[in-house]
Amino acid sequence: MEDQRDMDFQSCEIPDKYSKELDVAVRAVQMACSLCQRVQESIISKTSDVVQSKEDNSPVTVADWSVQATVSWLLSESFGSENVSIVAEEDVQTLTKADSAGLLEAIVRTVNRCLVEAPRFGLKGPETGLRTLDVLKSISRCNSIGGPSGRFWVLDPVDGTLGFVRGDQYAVALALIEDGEVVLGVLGCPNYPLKKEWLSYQHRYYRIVSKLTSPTSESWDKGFVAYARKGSGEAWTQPLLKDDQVFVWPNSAMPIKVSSIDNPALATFCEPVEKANSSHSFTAGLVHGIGLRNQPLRVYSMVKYAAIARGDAEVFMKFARAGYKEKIWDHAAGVVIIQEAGGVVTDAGGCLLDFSKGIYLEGLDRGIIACSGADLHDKIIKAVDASWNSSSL
Ligand SMILES: Nc1ncnc2c1ncn2[C@@H]1O[C@H](COP(=O)(O)OS(=O)(=O)O)[C@@H](OP(=O)(O)O)[C@H]1O
Ligand SMILES: [Mg+2]
Ligand SMILES: [Mg+2]
Ligand SMILES: [Mg+2]
Repeated sequence: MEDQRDMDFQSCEIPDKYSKELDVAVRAVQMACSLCQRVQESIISKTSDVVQSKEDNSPVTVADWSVQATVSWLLSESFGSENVSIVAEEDVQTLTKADSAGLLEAIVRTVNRCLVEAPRFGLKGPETGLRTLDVLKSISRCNSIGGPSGRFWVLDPVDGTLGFVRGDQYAVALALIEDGEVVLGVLGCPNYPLKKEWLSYQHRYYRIVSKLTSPTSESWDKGFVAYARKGSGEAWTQPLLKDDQVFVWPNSAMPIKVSSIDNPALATFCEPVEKANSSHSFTAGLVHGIGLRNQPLRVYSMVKYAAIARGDAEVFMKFARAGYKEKIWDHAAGVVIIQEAGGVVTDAGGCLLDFSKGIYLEGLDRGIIACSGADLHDKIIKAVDASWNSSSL
């Protein structure tokens, strides 16, 4: 009898593992989404100059640094800074240059504007506003380099920054890795439209929606936070918290599942918008060979992972140019959410992505293939093999 109770307790314990981490991560991503929405509105209305260029010419904004500072601060506050190790995309180099005072001021303002709302999201905020030094510390504390052992968070504060500055799709991605395995993933997708057909309205999305509807109408509703815990067999989305609401877990969460379509002729395939990030010509050849008939859905950011997880598309492929090394923060959260929603994510050799080798997905074979089901996935892997040698990648 005693043994049976022990066993019941143990089997109950497994699903609850990481529940505090998930709870805090979802609330922190909810807050980050609301921060991003405010900054994106100010970019679109051009009331401020918040976009900078990084050394590789990719964009970075007040939102990227502000989300990194905010999430880092919230995680440290919730779990104790000595217990929190974070791998994240941004650093403070640009911000400490003499001509960055205005930018840094905007970031401190944005972070404090966000943290003051922490109690509404059920988290503790700072007693007084963070000072510039506190904000810089929070950003630069995200200096973990990952690896095979122990526990660390992985944060892409704004994924798809190009989409973000263009008023289009972007994501906030937070994952927890333990001993090389992604154990939970949270993906905030603030512009994900209520009607999936609108996902393909690149650039024009805001303008189209605002012309068709008033901001108070139901169809203006957009955005969610998706999340999953490894091994739970469940993935969820919950709506973004509105300005007048108080967060109550699980905030009207709904389970999500991948699509059941396994006929390539009916499947929708998504890929990055920029040709520089993934070869459109290689995938065009593949798509033809497999019999995928629908036009590719080109969407910025890890929103593509969310689209597969919630059954709005069936395939996501990314084939970066030779020599480009994929970073773990661009994939960790999305991979676990698709897997728990019932999908399959591997490299082009059929191996699981390896998150245990530091900040890069070392050893990645050619590209990334995410599918709603094993049959489609198998067909694509075979087609990649068949056409790889004749490609120029
Ligand atoms: N050359 C190259 N090749 C492949 N990937 C690259 C490359 N350069 C950047 N990146 C990373 O791509 C992230 C954006 O990926 P997306 O799928 O959103 O691409 S796209 O913007 O839709 O084209 C983007 O993430 P963010 O920087 O967070 O936006 C980068 O990490
Ligand atoms: Mg990214
Ligand atoms: Mg980013
Ligand atoms: Mg970037």
